[in-house]
This record gives sequence, C-alpha cells and structure tokens, in this order.
Amino acid sequence: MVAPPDNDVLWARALHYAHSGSDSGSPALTGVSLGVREGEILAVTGPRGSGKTTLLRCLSGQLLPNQGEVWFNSTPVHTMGPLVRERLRRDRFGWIDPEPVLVPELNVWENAALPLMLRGTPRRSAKSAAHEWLDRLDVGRLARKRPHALSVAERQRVAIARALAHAPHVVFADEPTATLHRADSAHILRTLTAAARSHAITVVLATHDSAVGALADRTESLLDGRRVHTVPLPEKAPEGEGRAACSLSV
Ligand SMILES: Nc1ncnc2c1ncn2[C@@H]1O[C@H](COP(=O)(O)OP(=O)(O)OP(=O)(O)O)[C@@H](O)[C@H]1O
Repeated sequence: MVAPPDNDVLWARALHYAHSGSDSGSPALTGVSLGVREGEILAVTGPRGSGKTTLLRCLSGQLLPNQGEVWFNSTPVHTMGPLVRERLRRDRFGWIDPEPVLVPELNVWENAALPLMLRGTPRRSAKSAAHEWLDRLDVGRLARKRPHALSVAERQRVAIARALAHAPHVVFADEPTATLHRADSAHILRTLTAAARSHAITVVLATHDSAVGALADRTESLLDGRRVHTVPLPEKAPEGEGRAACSLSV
C-alpha cells in the first residue's frame, strides 16, 4: 500500500464496487481514482446511475469497495473495521442526503446538534453551535419547531446545519437540492459553499446539474462508473457543431 499525496484530504485509487442485486448487472464503479484537496469544493457530476452516490458512499466509509483503496488524511479507510469507520464518519464527516432525513421526535436545534451530542459534547455547547449554523442557514427562528412543521426547503437547511455544526473535515452532499425549487436550490448551494469556504471544510458534492459545478473549485465527471474528462471544444468550432463539451473516457 502506498500512502497518498500529503495535500489530499481524501484519496481513492482504482475503486470497484458492484451492488448486490443491481438491476443493470454492471458494477456501479469500475476503477475510479481521484484525490480531493484540503478545503476544496469538488463537484462530482454525471447522469443518473453513473455512480455518483456509490462513489460518495465509498469515499465516506459507508461502503467498502470490492477492490481499491480509500484514504483520509493518510489513513487507510478501506482496511478499517466497522466501528472505527463509524467513528470516523461521526466525528470527521458530514453527510447531506437528497431529501432531508430528520428525527421527527426532536426539535430543529436538537436535530442540528445531534452529531455533537452523540460524540459527547455538553448540551449547552452543542445547542450554541447548532443555533449558530441554523442562523447562518436562515432557519434560526424555527429552532424550537418539530420537523413536520417545516417545509421541505426548511428541513433541508436544517439537515445542512446538522452536517456542518460539528465542524467536520469533509461534507459529502448527495444531490442536496434535488427536491427543491430552482431559487431555493441556488440559495442553499451558495450558502453551503460559502459556509464551507469560510470554515475551510472540504465538500464533495454529487450533482447531475452541470450548473452546480460553477460553484465548485473543480469538477470530476462520471459515466457508467468511470471517470471521464470533459474537454471544451475549441473557440472556433465549425458551423453547426456548437460549443458543447465532449467527454473522453480515461
Ligand atoms: N442499493 C442498490 N442496490 C442495487 N443497485 C444499486 C443500488 N444503488 C445503486 N445501484 C446501481 O448502481 C449504479 C450506480 O448508482 P448510483 O446511485 O451510484 O448512481 P448516481 O449517479 O448517484 O445516480 P442518481 O443520480 O440516480 O442518484 C446504478 O446502476 C444503480 O442502479
């Protein structure tokens, strides 16, 4: 095993992953390698079924690749046992799902403070951190409400506050605005990326919306479980060919 470059907070080499019982019968990832730098916002784009979610779940230690390696800050994740991976995810990573999944019995600030309280942060400090992030995401006024009293967009803001409140090293955001209207979606993405930049949090953001890539420092594209390079056509493309990008498989 060769350790990854020092400036990569996350590093994956030759990841292969096949879901058992997959409808397509093809593996979700076939040899994906990539590095993510400290503090970077990386967009992972690609059409539906291209392997974005599977890649994020392998990088975050939720899934163990069938082959290949995942490293976090020079520590191999793919060789960790389930409990160590669980602790790594709880303490160092944040996760944002496409649809907000909150605990219905807890109010908004308790939901946002949950990762902190699970790792033993005193209630008062956890509450204060949760309030800070809820305010930042424009849902501080809802802190005492239960999730069912909120709109989907408000619940997603709470889920984002929860992913950020414990000061994670890396936040994985899987299509975080998939269920939102365009205006909400743009605002939430800007807030997420601005918050991450101001706290030097690394973000790996899966999206099938190429416009989202504009907010990222870098974009990696997937197609059929492989990384592809997006190569812009030359300025003076011949008549009729337009300026669409083309993809070359690597
Ligand atoms: N739990 C699962 N069980 C079986 N097959 C799965 C499972 N999750 C994903 N797959 C399959 O793996 C492939 C990659 O799926 P994945 O969800 O990683 O892609 P994606 O790019 O995130 O897609 P989407 O944009 O629709 O979320 C697809 O063929 C999908 O059907």
